[in-house]
Amino acid sequence: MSLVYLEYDFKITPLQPATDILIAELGELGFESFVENETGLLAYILKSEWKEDMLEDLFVFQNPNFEISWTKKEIEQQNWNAEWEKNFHPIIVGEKCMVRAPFHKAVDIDYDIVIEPKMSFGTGHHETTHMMLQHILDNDFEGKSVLDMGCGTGVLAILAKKRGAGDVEAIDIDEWCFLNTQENVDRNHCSDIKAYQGDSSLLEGKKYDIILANINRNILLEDIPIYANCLKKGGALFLSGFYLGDLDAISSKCAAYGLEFEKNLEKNNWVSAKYVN
Ligand SMILES: C[S@@+](CC[C@H](N)C(=O)[O-])C[C@H]1O[C@@H](n2cnc3c(N)ncnc32)[C@H](O)[C@@H]1O
Repeated sequence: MSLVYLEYDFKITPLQPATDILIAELGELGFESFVENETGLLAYILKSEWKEDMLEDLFVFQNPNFEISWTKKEIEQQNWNAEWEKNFHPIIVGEKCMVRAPFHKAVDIDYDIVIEPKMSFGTGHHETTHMMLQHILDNDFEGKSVLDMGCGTGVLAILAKKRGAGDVEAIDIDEWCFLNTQENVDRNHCSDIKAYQGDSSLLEGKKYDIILANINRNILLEDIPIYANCLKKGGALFLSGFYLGDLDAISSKCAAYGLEFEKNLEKNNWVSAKYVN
């Protein structure tokens, strides 16, 4: 049986930062794929999982500086990869790491990561992924045990492994992402990364030197106590997927569970923060 998706065609004025905010907010509602174009954004969600009145509460529609209108149509599952291939350009992080597609030419760089995201998040183009990759470049991963929570394409786990990490585990609640991570770890010759489908309930009794979690504000606030419990003494927690305005709430929650704020990176109002115990 083929899946039926809704394709929303959003017309957006001005394009930025409204498009980025819309992508982030729709991602939280379960939209699975996005294609930016000259007039705005195409966004896709599984019809059976969607209630349209959820759009009304989005911040981006309430901001008087943005004008957004949309049309929608039903489509059968499409070749997401073809859409993505038209729109994906390689990105370089910290002059040391390139994230590219298999059809892009390799360059001489310390960390060359090849990703086919299909329906998963994590090409490095989004600010949050970019900053998490930057943290991985800036910190010592040699021999460390690492968890990539909400792994998407697995891009963070792959860079951690390439930076010398020991045992690396990657977890995503979404089956597509879990399968996509498995493909991408093989593609990058990091097959000893273990990928699982699930959520923080899989973490009972686990301990890691480093936890990476780029998810969203609400999931992070819920799961910080579990991450704190899974972090070895002297460990580090890197969080992203939230806005600057949420940094205090995230840091207070971390502090309540013995995790001290060390530093944060910022890009277009998005934040990625490091905590230590
Ligand atoms: C913003 S993406 C991050 C992907 C990738 N790690 C990156 O940095 O680009 C968040 C991912 O978290 C997953 N996710 C959402 N809620 C989750 C949960 N409760 N537990 C585990 N994964 C979750 C989503 O399926 C999605 O792939």
